[in-house]
Amino acid sequence: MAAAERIAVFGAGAIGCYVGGAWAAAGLPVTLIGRDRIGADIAAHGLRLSDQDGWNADVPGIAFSSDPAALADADIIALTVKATGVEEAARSIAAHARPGTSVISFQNGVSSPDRLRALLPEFDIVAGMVPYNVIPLGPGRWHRASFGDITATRTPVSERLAAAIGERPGLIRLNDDMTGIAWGKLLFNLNNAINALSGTTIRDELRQRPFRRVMAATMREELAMLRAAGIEPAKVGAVPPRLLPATIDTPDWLFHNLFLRIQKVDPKARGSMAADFDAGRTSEVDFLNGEVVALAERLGRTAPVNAAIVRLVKDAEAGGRKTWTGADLVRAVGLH
Ligand SMILES: NC(=O)C1=CN([C@@H]2O[C@H](COP(=O)(O)OP(=O)(O)OC[C@H]3O[C@@H](n4cnc5c(N)ncnc54)[C@H](OP(=O)(O)O)[C@@H]3O)[C@@H](O)[C@H]2O)C=CC1
Ligand SMILES: CC(C)(CO)C(=O)C(=O)O
Repeated sequence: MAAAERIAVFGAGAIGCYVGGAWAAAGLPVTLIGRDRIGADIAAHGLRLSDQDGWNADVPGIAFSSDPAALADADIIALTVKATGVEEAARSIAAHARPGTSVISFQNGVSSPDRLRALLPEFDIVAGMVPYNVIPLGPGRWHRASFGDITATRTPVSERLAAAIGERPGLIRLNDDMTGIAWGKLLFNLNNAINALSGTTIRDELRQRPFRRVMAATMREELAMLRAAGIEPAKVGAVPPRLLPATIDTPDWLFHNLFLRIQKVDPKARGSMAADFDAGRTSEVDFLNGEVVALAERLGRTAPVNAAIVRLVKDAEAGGRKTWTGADLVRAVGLH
């Protein structure tokens, strides 16, 4: 990457602070753009990162702005707002950033790159995917709580960015099949809603077979729709996509000794939707389970378990029941 190429990480939250901070720790010129509360947290406590491999880094003096006008200086924009924030973010990019700038879309779900292309026709939209979970560990501290490498479409800009990061934390692998990657990642993110509704950590949730039954059922629906649509999900994680439901929906003794050991989920990890539940924000469910329901509709079919999950999340957002036991959730989504 040319020394002058400056990176704005737009949407400094869990992913933005961890990934942008890791790139800054690798020596790249990064400005985080986000809300005042995050800027105040970094100003008071600094930015400290850690991961499951024992990596720890202080990122002193990282540039932070809560003014989207800071986008004007960017040569590359890493967009790390939630999928629900893409329209607002696109308006700021259109107003402040230079046309032609590459915008790497790191939202979960399958539709953000195309939404951005429609909203920002003069920008170079690059699909990205973050496989790992990031959690706050206290003031100024962000921790990578599971494994995997970021993936992005291979373009001249992403190639230069990946080369500049090298093999250091925050590293990027390039891939020409980001559609497959996005649908492959969505299989895991169907659990974000189940995790939020469980009210507990991912590890504790996955230890309970009823929650796994619901998760496997949402995955089976996605896989059935993808088969009907002729879309091949890519492998994201240790298990091939088509084997995931059977791997998840196994007796406790097998699951605990096999899957949980291989995936090594940090005991504190919680899915990103749980943070939205805590903060009373509208969640990304329409962009996760809702995408399976929408694909089913386009195919003239139904995805009843994912549709039930969308309903339960929206009900919780509107003040209804927020915390479910596995057994109650199994019944509520129509599994017996
Ligand atoms: N957290 C995780 O472990 C993972 C998350 N992802 C995906 O990455 C994406 C980002 O998730 P995550 O980091 O958890 O989200 P966060 O909510 O933690 O971070 C996004 C931040 O951007 C801020 N923001 C939103 N819009 C703007 C704006 N226009 N200007 C300035 N700041 C803005 C938000 O503030 P406010 O809330 O006030 O709007 C929030 O602080 C999501 O699509 C998620 O699904 C992928 C893998 C793992
Ligand atoms: C890494 C994973 C799958 C963890 O749930 C995630 O993408 C999220 O929390 O949004």
